Amino acid sequence: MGLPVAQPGSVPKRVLTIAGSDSGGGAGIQADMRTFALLGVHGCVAVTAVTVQNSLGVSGFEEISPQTVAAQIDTVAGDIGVAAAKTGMLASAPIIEAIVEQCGRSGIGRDASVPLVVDPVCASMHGNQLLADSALDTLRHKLFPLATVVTPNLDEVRLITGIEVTDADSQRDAARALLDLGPRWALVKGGHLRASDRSPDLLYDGEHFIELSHERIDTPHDHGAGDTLAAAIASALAHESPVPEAVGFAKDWVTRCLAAAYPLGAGHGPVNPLWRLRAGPAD
Ligand SMILES: Nc1ncnc2c1ncn2[C@@H]1O[C@H](COP(=O)(O)OP(=O)(O)OP(=O)(O)O)[C@@H](O)[C@H]1O
Ligand SMILES: Cc1ncc(COP(=O)(O)O)c(N)n1
Repeated sequence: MGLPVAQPGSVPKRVLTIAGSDSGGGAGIQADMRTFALLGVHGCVAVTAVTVQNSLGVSGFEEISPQTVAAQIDTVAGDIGVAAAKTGMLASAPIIEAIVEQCGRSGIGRDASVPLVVDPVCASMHGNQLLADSALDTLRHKLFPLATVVTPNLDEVRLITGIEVTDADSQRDAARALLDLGPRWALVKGGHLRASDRSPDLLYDGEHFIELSHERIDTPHDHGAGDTLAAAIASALAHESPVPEAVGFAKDWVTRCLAAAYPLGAGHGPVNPLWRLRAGPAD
C-alpha cells in the first residue's frame, strides 16, 4: 500500500497542513507530518495554535495571529509550492477569515489548482473545545465553499448542520446538508457510531453516495484518527487521485494505523502510521 515515492534525485510532492500543534504528538500537525512522511510526500506547515495537550486532554492553547497564519501559507505556497492542502484546528473566526483570503490568493481551494481538504475540528476527542462557537458561521459559510472535500465526524456534523446521525438514513441527510454549504464532496465519518461493529464513512458529491465501511478496530487508542485520515486524503490528492480513490486509500491507511495504535500516558494513545516502516518496500 502506498503512493508513488519520489525516486532519489527527484522532488516529492508537497502538501501543506494548516492546523494546531499537539504537544503530546498524537494529533494536529504532528500527526499530519507523520502521515505525510510515511506516504512519501514533503509536509509544509502553517501553525494556527499551540495546544497544551497530553493523552488525557487539552488544558489550554494559545492562538497564532491571523496575519502570521496567512503569512506562513503565503511564504510556503509562493516559494516551495504545494500540490494539496488540508486544514485542522483553526481556533477562531479571524484565523479562518485570514486563511480563506490567503488560500484565494495562493490558488488553494476547490475551484483552484490546489485541492483543499477541510477537517472541521471543533473539539478534541476528550471534549475540549478547539474552535470558538463564534467561528461556526465563518467555517460554514466562508471555508466550506472553498473545500474540495470536508471530513466532519458525527459531533461536528451535529454542530454544523444540526443533524444527529444515528443510522444510514440520517448519515445521508447529513451528507446532503453538508453539500448544501458548498464543498465539492462531503465525507460523513462514522467512527463515532460505536454501537456498530463497522466504521462506516459516507462520501457524497450531490449525485453519488459512496460507502466506505471497514471493520471496527477495538482500541481506546484512536487519538489523531481524523487528522491522519485527512492528511492521507490530501497526500493522495497531491498525486492527482480522484476524490473517491483518495478517500478509499486514506480509509485503508487510517484503519491500518488504528490497528497498530499504541498506549501512551494514562489516557488515549495515538494511531500509528509507523507500522509502514515495518512493512518493507514490497508491501
Ligand atoms: N475504532 C475504529 N475502527 C476502525 N475505524 C475507525 C475507528 N474509529 C474511527 N475510525 C475511522 O477513522 C476515521 C476518523 O474517524 P472519526 O469519526 O473517529 O473522526 P474524528 O473524530 O475526527 O477522529 P479523532 O477525533 O480520533 O481524531 C474514519 O475513517 C473512521 O471511520
Ligand atoms: C492540535 C489538535 N488538532 C486536532 C485535534 C483533534 O484530534 P482528536 O479528536 O484525536 O483529539 C487535537 N486534539 N489537537
